[in-house]
Amino acid sequence: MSSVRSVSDAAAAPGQGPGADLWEACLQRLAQEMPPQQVTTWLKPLAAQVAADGSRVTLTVANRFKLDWVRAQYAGRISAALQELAGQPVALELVLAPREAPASPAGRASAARTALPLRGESALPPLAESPAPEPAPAEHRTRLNPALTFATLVEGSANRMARAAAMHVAASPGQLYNPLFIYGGVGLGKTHLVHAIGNQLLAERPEAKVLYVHAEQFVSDVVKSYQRKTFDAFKQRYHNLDLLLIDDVQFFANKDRTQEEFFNAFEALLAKKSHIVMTSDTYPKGLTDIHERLVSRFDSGLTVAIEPPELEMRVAILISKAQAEGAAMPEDVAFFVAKNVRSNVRELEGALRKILAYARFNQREVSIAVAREALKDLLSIQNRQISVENIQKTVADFYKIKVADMYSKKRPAAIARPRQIAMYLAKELTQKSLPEIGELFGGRDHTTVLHAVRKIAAERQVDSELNQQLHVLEQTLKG
Ligand SMILES: Nc1ncnc2c1ncn2[C@@H]1O[C@H](COP(=O)(O)OP(=O)(O)OP(=O)(O)O)[C@@H](O)[C@H]1O
Repeated sequence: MSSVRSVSDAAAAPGQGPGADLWEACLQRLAQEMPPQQVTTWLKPLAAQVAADGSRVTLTVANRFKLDWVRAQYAGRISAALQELAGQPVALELVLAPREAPASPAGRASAARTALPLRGESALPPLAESPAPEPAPAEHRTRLNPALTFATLVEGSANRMARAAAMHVAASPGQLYNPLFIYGGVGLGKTHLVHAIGNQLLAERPEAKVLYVHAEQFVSDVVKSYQRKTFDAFKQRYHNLDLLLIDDVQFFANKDRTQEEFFNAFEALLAKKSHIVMTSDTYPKGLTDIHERLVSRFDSGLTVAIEPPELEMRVAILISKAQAEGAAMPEDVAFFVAKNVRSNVRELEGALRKILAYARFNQREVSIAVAREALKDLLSIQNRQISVENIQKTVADFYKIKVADMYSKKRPAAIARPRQIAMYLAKELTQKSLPEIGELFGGRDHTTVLHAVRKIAAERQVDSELNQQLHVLEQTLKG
């Protein structure tokens, strides 16, 4: 007799083992912690099998998209609830339901299994659902990463507006903010946000036709369809979507044919009230070598920036990412890391990975001392590279003024403003005091430096173009 039995079997024969009602109890527990609609939509429909001794729960999920979604969104909570209720570790297994079409007994027996934990699409093993090859169902072609959702995106003032617009699009595509154009520097969460839109829409409307594509992939699709003369298939693919998410459109620069095809797709999609979301490293008018007619269309819906996260948001991201890894990150350590890794979220993630690995290898608790050791190279590179002279030269080059103007007494705005920006960056990126900085800027008083620092810091909050320029300068200086 199999050691795994279904919940309904268990219910028919009460008291046959400790695992019998585990799944029911787990659902009840989760219903107290999560919005009821999520439990009803995603968890109740799952068929559960519970091992007689309660040590393993197998959940059967109807299709691949749902399986990825349940794994990314709920597996952690389910495991925790099961373990707590059972009072022992419970192995959670998600399996794909066999196809309804008649399948050989062998095909059924080999219903695809995928053990936890798995992360990201690429980590998924090939699924052997049925021996007969069939065209992939629509959800396989969305290219969405189910782990990138609104739930895993930390909110802060840096992304509040972009996130709100994105949530609106996910809830009511084809209405307001079409197209939605999201721009910002590298590693700030643009890709995450567009995946979140697609995942959210599919969670509400699994039948929606959604495609995430990187601009380079779009270029390559255009080239292939020219070479193979398969334009009908290309149009079929891109012109019939409900939601097109296209990442890094700055890659269209100088690619005339691609721009023309994108223009056609854009017009076709807007005409049928489908939604288009684009990302780029700069705002539409900042794009170079892209036809004016496209640029003006990019800007015709809503354009929103994602700013570099401020200190508190960087701390929140670190704590949330550590939690997702099942690791503890004390607040003082998170502050230490966030103060030292300021450029973007991808680098924050890298720093976190290093610290967790270092702590694990050395069997130590995560602490500031451990973080300092783990990030030794990164911290020393930062300290070595950024000098006030370096800042003055970089800012002067960026704004096309002479380095000598950094020390001069000249006051025209074209010179005074870059000088203030350089003072601000000197305060932000070096350990120098206000008087020391004043000295290095032609013997200026420390109150002049303080005024510049406060002014640029305040303007940065409201002027996204300035903020973008500062971000570029910071990235350049940090190397
Ligand atoms: N607010 C956030 N909360 C949680 N994770 C975030 C946040 N912002 C960014 N990330 C994470 O940081 C990493 C980099 O983000 P992402 O790839 O979306 O950046 P990007 O802006 O698209 O960068 P690029 O321009 O290089 O493509 C990802 O792992 C993403 O999940």
